[in-house]
Amino acid sequence: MTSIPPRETLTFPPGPAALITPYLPPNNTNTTTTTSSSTRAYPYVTLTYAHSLDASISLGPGIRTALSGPESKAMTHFLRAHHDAILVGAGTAVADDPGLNSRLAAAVAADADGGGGGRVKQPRPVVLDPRGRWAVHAGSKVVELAREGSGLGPLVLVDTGTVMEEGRRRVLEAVGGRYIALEARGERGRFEWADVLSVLKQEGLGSVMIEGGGEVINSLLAPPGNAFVDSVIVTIAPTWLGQGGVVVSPVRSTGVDGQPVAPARLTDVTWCPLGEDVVLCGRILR
Ligand SMILES: NC(=O)c1ccc[n+]([C@@H]2O[C@H](COP(=O)([O-])OP(=O)(O)OC[C@H]3O[C@@H](n4cnc5c(N)ncnc54)[C@H](O)[C@@H]3O)[C@@H](O)[C@H]2O)c1
Ligand SMILES: Nc1nc(=O)c(N)c(NC[C@H](O)[C@H](O)[C@H](O)COP(=O)(O)O)[nH]1
Repeated sequence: MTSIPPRETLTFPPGPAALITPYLPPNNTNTTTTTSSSTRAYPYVTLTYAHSLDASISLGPGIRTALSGPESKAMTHFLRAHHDAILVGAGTAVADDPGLNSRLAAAVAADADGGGGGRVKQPRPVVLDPRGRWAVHAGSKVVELAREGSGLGPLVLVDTGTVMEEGRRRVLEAVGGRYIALEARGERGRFEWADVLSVLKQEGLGSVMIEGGGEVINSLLAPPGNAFVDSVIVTIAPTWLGQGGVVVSPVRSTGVDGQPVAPARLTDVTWCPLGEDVVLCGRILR
């Protein structure tokens, strides 16, 4: 029998955790003892990502780029452990081969004891992949982690008209994930956010942490997507990535007077230095 090497575990100190906690889903919907989010029409949505001083989240489309330092990386895993689901677009799944689990020590401990006792559990990975671009296979990191019990099998949302290969379907189902067909009735063959969030709600997921990438983030920072966002947590890394990066810059709309309207502004803001990074938490001003 092959033994699985121990994975890195992370800890997030109580001081910064106390600053971030007000922006988490109410009563931490991802514990085994609460049902607080059951009356909401949609899951609680936390939009979170890391960007450079020139607002890039990666050096270019398809290039995995580490921006977070160790302290803010631990914060990301703290966030993951406090949400029911973690969502990325197909571009991120293809570029990063992400694990989409929490390596927070408490989440790892919960895996080991079956997640009992009201402690945090692993988030359910969700990938938006209307055209079936993500060639998930047995060696995909998220699948490996689910197989070894360090994460959950992903739900992959595909357009109703997309026929998925049987091999990929089996890979997902073997680890408790699956394809979910959803009509991509938005512009350019995209899902409407209301539809995506309704599916997650039907799956019993009361909160979702949305990590990216560029297209997903930009569509959630401008109307109509921003109406679904409950909190925003941005890690700002002290570096510039230069021209050609994947930039966070949502589209502007035009007001009735023909003048440009800024897409969004944060309110109820907290700044939290973490190592060499700074983390900005806020809520979209309505
Ligand atoms: N720094 C960070 O925090 C961070 C986080 C995530 C990704 N990234 C980086 O971002 C880059 C990828 O960004 P991107 O913009 O190419 O990819 P993305 O992850 O936003 O994926 C875009 C794809 O996702 C799907 N998609 C997105 N919104 C959808 C919707 N509403 N309905 C249906 N499908 C939808 C489509 O297939 C689309 O082509 C990579 O380089 C990755 O490393 C960085
Ligand atoms: N917070 C954050 N800091 C970064 O520097 C960075 N590159 C990402 N990127 C988010 C994106 O969702 C990645 O795909 C996952 O971070 C992959 O990492 P995992 O294998 O899941 O740990 N996120």
